[in-house]
Amino acid sequence: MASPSESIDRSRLWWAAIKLPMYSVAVMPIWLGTAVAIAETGKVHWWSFGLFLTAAVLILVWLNLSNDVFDAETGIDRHKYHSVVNLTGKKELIFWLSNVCLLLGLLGIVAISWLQQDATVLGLVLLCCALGYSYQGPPFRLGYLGLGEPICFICFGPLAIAAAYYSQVQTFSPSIWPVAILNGLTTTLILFCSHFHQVADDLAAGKRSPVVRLGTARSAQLVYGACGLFYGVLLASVAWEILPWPTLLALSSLPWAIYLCQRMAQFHSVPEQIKNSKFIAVQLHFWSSLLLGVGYLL
Ligand SMILES: C/C(=C\COP(=O)(O)OP(=O)(O)O)CCC[C@H](C)CCC[C@H](C)CCCC(C)C
Ligand SMILES: O=C(O)C1=CC(=O)c2ccccc2C1=O
Repeated sequence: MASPSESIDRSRLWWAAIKLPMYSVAVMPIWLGTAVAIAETGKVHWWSFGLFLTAAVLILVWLNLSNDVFDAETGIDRHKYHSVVNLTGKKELIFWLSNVCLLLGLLGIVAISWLQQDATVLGLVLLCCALGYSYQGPPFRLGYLGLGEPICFICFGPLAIAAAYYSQVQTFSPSIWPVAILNGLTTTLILFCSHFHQVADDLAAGKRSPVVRLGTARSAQLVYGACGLFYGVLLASVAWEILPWPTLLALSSLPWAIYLCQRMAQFHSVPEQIKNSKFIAVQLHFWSSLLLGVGYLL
């Protein structure tokens, strides 16, 4: 029988494996695309909203479970004790569980397309899933070449937000671009920050993440650049009246950006100190995207 301290350690590992806060990356594009649609039409299709939210969460479960399966195959996760595959020792089972989540998620999207009698949303989400697979699955494993960040930006920015907007109004509009760029930027920052503490394991497994390529010091400067770009795009879009002025509420996320930049600058090469930095980036993403949407609705 496991001792009390062993079971506390195990529940900590399971909590780290589930990564609950990370699921805001699935929720926010749907929230933002829907908020822009409501601001423009004054209407909301609750069925589409609910189905899309549920589907996006299921697709993210697939992405994360299958990531653990594929990373177990390359050996890159051998020190990742909170990998679901390492915790259960059941790679096959996790693989099939991940596929069931993908299937259920896609069924939700099929239901939206059926309600709309239009396959556009399904096409956009299938493209996201194909790109998500190419990030981690064989034979592509584009993340190992350092291509995860552009893929992440395209999927969680323009593609997901266009799909969410289309699921409400059944048309496209250039008005989604600022929120697509802003949400894409902060989601990509999460992925970028997740690489800092993994440099040694990534190098050993031949994964050339952007942080491996640039080195941790220059990568930490890039975090400042990305945050500067985020607030620059926000201010410029409001100044040019592309975004409504209440979206300036998103400036309230600034303390998280400052905290993230300072922590990365100070500890970029100390894995133990920055292993949770991606969750600081998650806070920045959550508050900025939530408040951008609120700003649209005010
Ligand atoms: C699984 C992801 C990152 C984990 O990467 P890594 O292997 O370095 O981390 P571990 O240390 O935890 O093993 C995220 C990858 C994101 C990917 C580039 C793009 C995914 C696109 C999604 C399918 C889009 C879903 C959109 C939805 C809202 C409809
Ligand atoms: O586990 C992770 O590091 C990430 C999981 C995930 O689903 C995600 C989604 C979008 C951007 C980054 C990330 C991760 O970093």
